[in-house]
Amino acid sequence: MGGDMGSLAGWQAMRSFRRDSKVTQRQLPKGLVRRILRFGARYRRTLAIYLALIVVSAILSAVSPLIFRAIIDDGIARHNVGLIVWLALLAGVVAIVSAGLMLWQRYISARVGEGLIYDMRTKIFDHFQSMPLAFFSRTQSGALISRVNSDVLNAQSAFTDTTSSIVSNAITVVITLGVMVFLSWQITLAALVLLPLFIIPARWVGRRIEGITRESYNLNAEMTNMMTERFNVSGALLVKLFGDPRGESGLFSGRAGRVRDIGVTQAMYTRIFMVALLTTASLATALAYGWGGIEAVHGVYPVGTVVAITLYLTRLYAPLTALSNVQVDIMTTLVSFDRVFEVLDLEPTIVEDLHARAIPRGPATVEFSHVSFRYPTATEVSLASLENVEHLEQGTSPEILHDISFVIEPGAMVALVGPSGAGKTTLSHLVPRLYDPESGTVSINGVDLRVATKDSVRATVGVVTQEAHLFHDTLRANLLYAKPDATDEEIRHALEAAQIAHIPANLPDGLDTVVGDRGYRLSGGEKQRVAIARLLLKAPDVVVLDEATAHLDSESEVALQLALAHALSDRTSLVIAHRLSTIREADEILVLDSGRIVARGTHRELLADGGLYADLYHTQFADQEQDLTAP
Ligand SMILES: Nc1ncnc2c1ncn2[C@@H]1O[C@H](COP(=O)(O)OP(=O)(O)OP(=O)(O)O)[C@@H](O)[C@H]1O
Repeated sequence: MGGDMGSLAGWQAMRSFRRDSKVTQRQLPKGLVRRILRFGARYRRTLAIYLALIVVSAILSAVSPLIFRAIIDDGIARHNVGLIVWLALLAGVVAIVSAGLMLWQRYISARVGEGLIYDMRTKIFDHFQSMPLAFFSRTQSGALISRVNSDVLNAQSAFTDTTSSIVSNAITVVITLGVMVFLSWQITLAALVLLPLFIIPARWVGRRIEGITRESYNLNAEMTNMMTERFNVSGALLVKLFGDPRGESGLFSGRAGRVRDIGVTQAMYTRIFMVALLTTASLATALAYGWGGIEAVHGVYPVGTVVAITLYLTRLYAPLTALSNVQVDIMTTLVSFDRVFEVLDLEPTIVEDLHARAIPRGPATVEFSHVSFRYPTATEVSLASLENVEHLEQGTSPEILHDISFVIEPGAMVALVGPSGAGKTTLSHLVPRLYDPESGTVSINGVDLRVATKDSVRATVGVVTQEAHLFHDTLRANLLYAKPDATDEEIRHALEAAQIAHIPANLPDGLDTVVGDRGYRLSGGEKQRVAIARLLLKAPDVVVLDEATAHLDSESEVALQLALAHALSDRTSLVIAHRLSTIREADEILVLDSGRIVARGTHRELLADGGLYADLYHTQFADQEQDLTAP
């Protein structure tokens, strides 16, 4: 039992020595500790029980050597068989109670630990969901996922492990040293002299282990990156077309080989550490037996006392070693929590106003009034640690839209045209409030989007993007994403209107076929029509459409146009137009150039005016003229 506790503490010490000691140089925000305590406040009672259990276990494990001492000195030496039996039974009971306490302790620590993980995960997930689109376009998704996964785990394990190991080690050391000094302060002192002999080399080995552990993390991360980049369709294609298989293989085997070598070195260092720990404890035991034995022969100490001291010695070294590195443990915990808190502290820039009101449903007027816009800077929406950079780029971002004003009357269609980079997509993103304007207002039915409820914006505005994204899920689930309570009848109607009523019949499991990137591949045109069906189910009053640029065959083209006609009919719409048929039908065309509206009017008016629109018409749209006039 004592040996088990000793080796457990030995492993804890080992793990602690592997941690990055550089954390101790980190500057941490004020009040972090108080915040962690507040975060864990829900578990205050459970934690109190947990700490009490640790104390009781430590005391119990300190009792058994005293019992053995009594067996030897009072039982064996005085031939008192009855006492021996009683004390042996007592030692057995102590062992069983300790075992029970250990299980109970683990149960509680697991409950607190898993509870903390749950709290932090759900908090971060919800928080990320409330972040604006700008946040996702800046940060790496891998970095976000690792915040939800590994940082949370690190924070939790550092929290429960560190608290329990500090408390139990400190108590063990205090009790053990106390009893040892009481038994013989001379032998205790002599045994402690050996401690620095171990701690100093242990620190040296610890630093080595820390270094190679970090290197192996980096190498593993590089290997993972290399694989994720190559083991997908586009990466694999690039390698097949341009890559040199021998070079690729060499690169990979180089890294894997270094990981292998590091693994061997790491194993040896770890073993050296543990062996040194055990050897020092054994040497101290030998010393205690040697000196204590002589003293016992001379009658200075009873034999039992000498035995008890040596038993205590074995359980002293590992906790002392662990405590010698406690500063790194505490800092690791604080830093992990800091990483969790720093993402929770990111302010969502698009929030619902306290007095937000719903946009009235029904035929909608969309109005842009003197809207200027610039994309948020990195410092406004993101964190350096989420973008894998040391410092976020400073400075302001350029203004992309300048003084944009226009009105779309209920049921009307406004088309946006303009050269690439003019700001069409940016402008269209302001309608569903993916961003807020820098100045001016965007309003629907007279409600400024800044004071509209988020739910009503989501319900009022429907968007069909160029690249329709489908989740890796069934066709039905993808459609229901827009309206979870839609009936089969409604789904059928939507599919019909979107001109894809035939698709489920051609799929192996009908509506329940998994589609999306890894599922059944729909063609680009079909995908966009699924997106239109999704939009039709949602039945928004305002539609924002980014027309596909891809040229479809004439049959799909007709189907798409029919689907769009359904989607747009009687709805107010803003369309980034790439098709001649669309701009011809538009009630008004806005010509955008470098973020300004440079001309507006109908197709005929604008064409007659000449200028940028006429140029665009000749470069982008004129060649579609034959398609349209063709029978
Ligand atoms: N997330 C972003 N952060 C910062 N700048 C951006 C972002 N997205 C676009 N921009 C910039 O805004 C400007 C307008 O881009 P936008 O995509 O709106 O143009 P566009 O007219 O839709 O072009 P295209 O027809 O090529 O899609 C460009 O200069 C672009 O670099």
